[in-house]
Parts: sequence; structure tokens; C-alpha cells
Amino acid sequence: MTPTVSASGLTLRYGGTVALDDVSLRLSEGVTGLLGPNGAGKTTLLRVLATAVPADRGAFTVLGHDPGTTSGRLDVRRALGYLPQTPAFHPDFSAFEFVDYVAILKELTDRSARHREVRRVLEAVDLSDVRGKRIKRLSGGMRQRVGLAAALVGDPGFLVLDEPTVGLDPEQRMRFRELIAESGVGRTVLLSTHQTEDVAMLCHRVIVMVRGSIRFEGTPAELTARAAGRVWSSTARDPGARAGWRTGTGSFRNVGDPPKGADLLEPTLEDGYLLTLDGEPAEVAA
Ligand SMILES: Nc1ncnc2c1ncn2[C@@H]1O[C@H](COP(=O)(O)OP(=O)(O)OP(=O)(O)O)[C@@H](O)[C@H]1O
Repeated sequence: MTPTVSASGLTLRYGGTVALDDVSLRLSEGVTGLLGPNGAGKTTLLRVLATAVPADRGAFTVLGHDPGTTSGRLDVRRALGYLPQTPAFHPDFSAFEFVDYVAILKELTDRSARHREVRRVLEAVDLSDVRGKRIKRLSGGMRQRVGLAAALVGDPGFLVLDEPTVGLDPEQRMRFRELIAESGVGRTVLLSTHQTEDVAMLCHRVIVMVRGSIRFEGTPAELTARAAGRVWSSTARDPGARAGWRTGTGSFRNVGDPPKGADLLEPTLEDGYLLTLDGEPAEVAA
């Protein structure tokens, strides 16, 4: 697939902390999930790609634009929709007013065309009915949808979403996943998350970051396959297990190096992810 976003050698330090350590990647149309433990550098990578903070070293392009130049940076920002981890809503704004405000910042100067666009994105995230309500009166799920609507203003080709499903109940999360999946049609979406189900359900590619570096890049099926033959059931926690827990049925589910003749279980993406975190060598799948 043709890459729409390419980065090479991105490095960023905060004092003695290396938040990004020589990160290179290629993204294409569709939803790519970014997994990694707390402090792995996910937010930092998203902020760099969203031109919110410059890297110390390295380069990247977004839809052919180079943010290393002043005009290229503007072009990247025009092509970008960014939903940060904690969006800075003005709580007294209505959903419409907030998205309209973002549309003004995105240089949609013609008032009636802009209002049409604001109505379009609010409709796309299913908020038309509450567009006049103040943001402080909306539920957490609705607020996240206001943030997504703001990110979608102007139909950006590259959408960056930082943990958008955090704090949502299962029903809201499912609805939000549907919206992200729709947003990924004909567009490049990079989504950071701690939810392996988000990745299993809606991503066509997945990147795993650990301590500022990319540990794995490939399809969700390839990440799951890393745990093939390495998940098993037992009556007590197995010493060969890198992770193991008692399940609701009373038996143990173990992930790691199974003993001979172990009762193997079907692996999940989470199992592949756990093994990738746990000192597995880096792997970049084609
Ligand atoms: N503004 C900052 N000043 C100093 N250190 C920072 C700053 N932002 C991030 N860091 C550090 O850089 C590293 C990467 O942080 P980052 O927030 O990118 O990780 P993350 O994978 O997004 O974590 P989380 O899942 O908890 O959001 C961490 O060690 C963090 O403490």
C-alpha cells in the first residue's frame, strides 16, 4: 500500500528521558493502532506527527507535505485532524459553538459554508440533536464525539486520535469504534490506545511501542500469531508462564513457554501484545 505518512529517525528527549528513540514508520489509508505501556512514547509520537512539538532529530512527511519548512508545516496542519488526550473544551460553549470555533481556527472563513461544515461533522458523529447543548451538560461519550467532530472539520486526510475510547462505557466505546472505522475510509487514522480490543476490532495495522522504540509493526493477525502455541490452560499457575491468571472457571490461563503436552488455547491479540512487551525481539512484518 502507498504510504501517506512516512517518518524516519524521529528522536525526542525530555531532559534525561528519551521519549522517542529513532522511530521510523510508514502509515497508509485505514486505521493503525498504536499500543504500548504507560510512558512508552505514544502521546509524544502523536504530538510530533501533529506538529504540536518538534522532534530533536529525524524527519517525516504527511500526504507529501514536509513540516520541516514553514509552508510545509502549514500544509500538514491543514491536512490534519487531531484529537488530543485531554481536549481543551470551553465547557460553556455549546457543541456547535465549539466545533465552529475550531472551524474558524482551521481557516474556514466563509460563515455559511463553515456552518454547513459544522452541521455536517456533528451529524457524522450523531450529535445533531444536542448541538445547542452546553458541553458541560453532555455525557463523557458525547464529549468525545464533540472532540472527534472538531477533528473531522474540513475533511482532513490524516486523523490523529490520542486514547479516544478512554473512560467510555462499553456501549459508548462500541459506538465510538464505529465512528472511527467510518473515519478510516479513504483517510489515514493513527489511534493510540490501551485497549487491545480497539485494535482487534477496527485496525488494519498495529504498532507496538516500548520505551520510545517500535517493537512490532504489522497486522493485528500477525501480532496475535506471535502467541500461537504459547497460550495454555492449567490447574495451577505454570512456572514457564510469563503471565498467568486464574480465570472465572477456576483454571489458569498462561502465556509464555508451555510445558510438553500442555492444553493449548486459541491466542488473542492481547496475548501477542503481552509477549511482545515482555522482551521479545523487535519484529517488523511486511
Ligand atoms: N512534557 C514533558 N516533559 C518531560 N517529560 C515528558 C513530557 N512528556 C512526556 N514525557 C516523558 O516522556 C516519556 C513518554 O511519554 P508519553 O506521554 O509520550 O508516553 P505514553 O506512551 O503516551 O504514555 P501514556 O500511555 O501514559 O499516555 C515518559 O517517560 C514521560 O514521562
